[in-house]
Amino acid sequence: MALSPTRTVVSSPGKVLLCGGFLVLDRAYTGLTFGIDARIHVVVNDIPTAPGVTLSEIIVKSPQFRDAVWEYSYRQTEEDGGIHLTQLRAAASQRISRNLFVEAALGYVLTYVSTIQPARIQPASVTILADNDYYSAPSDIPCAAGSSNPPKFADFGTPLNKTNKTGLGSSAALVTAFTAALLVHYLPIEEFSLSNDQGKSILHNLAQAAHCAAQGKVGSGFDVASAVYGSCLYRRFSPSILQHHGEPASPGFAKQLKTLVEDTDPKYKWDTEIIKSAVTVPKGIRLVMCDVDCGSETPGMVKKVLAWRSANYEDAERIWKQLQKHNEELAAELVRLGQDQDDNYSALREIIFKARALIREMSQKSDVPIEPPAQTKLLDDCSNVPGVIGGVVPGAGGFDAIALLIEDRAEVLSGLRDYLQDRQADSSSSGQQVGKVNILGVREEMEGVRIEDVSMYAQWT
Ligand SMILES: Nc1ncnc2c1ncn2[C@@H]1O[C@H](COP(=O)(O)OP(=O)(O)O)[C@@H](O)[C@H]1O
Ligand SMILES: C[C@@](O)(CCOP(=O)(O)OP(=O)(O)O)CC(=O)O
Repeated sequence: MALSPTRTVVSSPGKVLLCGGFLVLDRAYTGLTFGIDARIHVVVNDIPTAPGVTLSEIIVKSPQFRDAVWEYSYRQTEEDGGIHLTQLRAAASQRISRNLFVEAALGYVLTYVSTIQPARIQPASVTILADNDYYSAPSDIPCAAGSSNPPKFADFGTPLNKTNKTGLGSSAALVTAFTAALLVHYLPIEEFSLSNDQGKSILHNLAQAAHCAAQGKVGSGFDVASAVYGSCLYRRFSPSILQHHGEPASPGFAKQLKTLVEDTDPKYKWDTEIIKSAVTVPKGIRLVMCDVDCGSETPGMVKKVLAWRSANYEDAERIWKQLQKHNEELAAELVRLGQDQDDNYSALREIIFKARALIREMSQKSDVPIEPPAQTKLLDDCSNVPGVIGGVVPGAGGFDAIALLIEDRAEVLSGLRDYLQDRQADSSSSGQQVGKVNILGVREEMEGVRIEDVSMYAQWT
């Protein structure tokens, strides 16, 4: 008899790093990261087995995409290596397609659970459901029956790797929700709960480790932090923390992972700082994300910016320090506006302007298109739409997206939409680099990971 509930659903938000791109890679600086209301939901169901039948299988599906089923058998390894996964073929004729993020999250979370209660790992079926805004929808996406809108979880009709992402942090939200859902599903509430700080910290550490292993590099981790804690001021953990454990299934991995996740190694203590009270979007303002129809490669940009920084330490330090000051001012002004219930946004506008000038200096000096001229024009023009306070290139910048702060009124959004529609005609005739710009249906959200009502997901699993 399974002791855990038979079905668990957990969701995590996507992210937008409003300010602190590149700076946040260094612990001396911070990033202002917003959770957004596009979430990735993970549903876990027990797979019932007949008495006497032993099955050690986990099936993971992402039904919005073609060929998105990953089946694994699991077994406890010797020499404390934790849980070893073997990916299975759904049919003998099928090729195995790996999903590195699912694989890492599953291997790490099952190993952690096995250090607490190995017997509780029972066969399960896991369904991943992503809010539609994570991916650019094809124009012919089928509508929900009897409605003119696409369903809550659209069928994209293509394999995952052929679908364009909108840059909201799908892998971090996925790894976090996936890890949380399995922790909640397998562990008794006395051992793990998302409603206390200790549970959130275990989830954060485990999800950072799995995400970093899947990515094959240590980023700042702001995306995983947002997926766990929602909007916050973020100071990264020391990278060395994630560089001292072995590979999954290697001897001693289970103990190393438990020590890492529970933060019991005095030599490598987690030093992440999450300050939720430093971040707010006051009533009367909202965040708008616009997807720009061309992309940039974050890892290449990071390498080049950091190389310029090490070669030009003094100049870079001046820009980094000044930008950090403006970023702190921006966070403080948002908090002040909320506290004073003030609707005079001129100081906020000014701070955004000053921060952008430094981002352009960083961009020009490092020769990396963080805020390239075409994005400068787009941001300037959007900032002139009545009710738009200002905007930035979020995260690493480039041609991926812009993030705007606007007055939260329907006419401001429709004015912006009209401007962007007209501008599309302009841009194609004048041959500018920035193509079609779409307003995404997302806004900021303060809350991070959360348990969802299972009854809402019946039709999707
Ligand atoms: N809906 C989904 N179902 C399964 N895996 C997903 C889903 N969305 C994202 N992923 C995983 O995340 C990867 C994309 O991660 P990445 O390229 O880092 O994009 P992002 O910037 O959105 O995190 C995919 O290759 C896949 O492994
Ligand atoms: C440069 C960065 O500081 C911010 C990058 O933020 P993005 O939101 O651009 O990230 P991707 O989703 O990976 O494209 C790198 C980091 O902090 O890891």
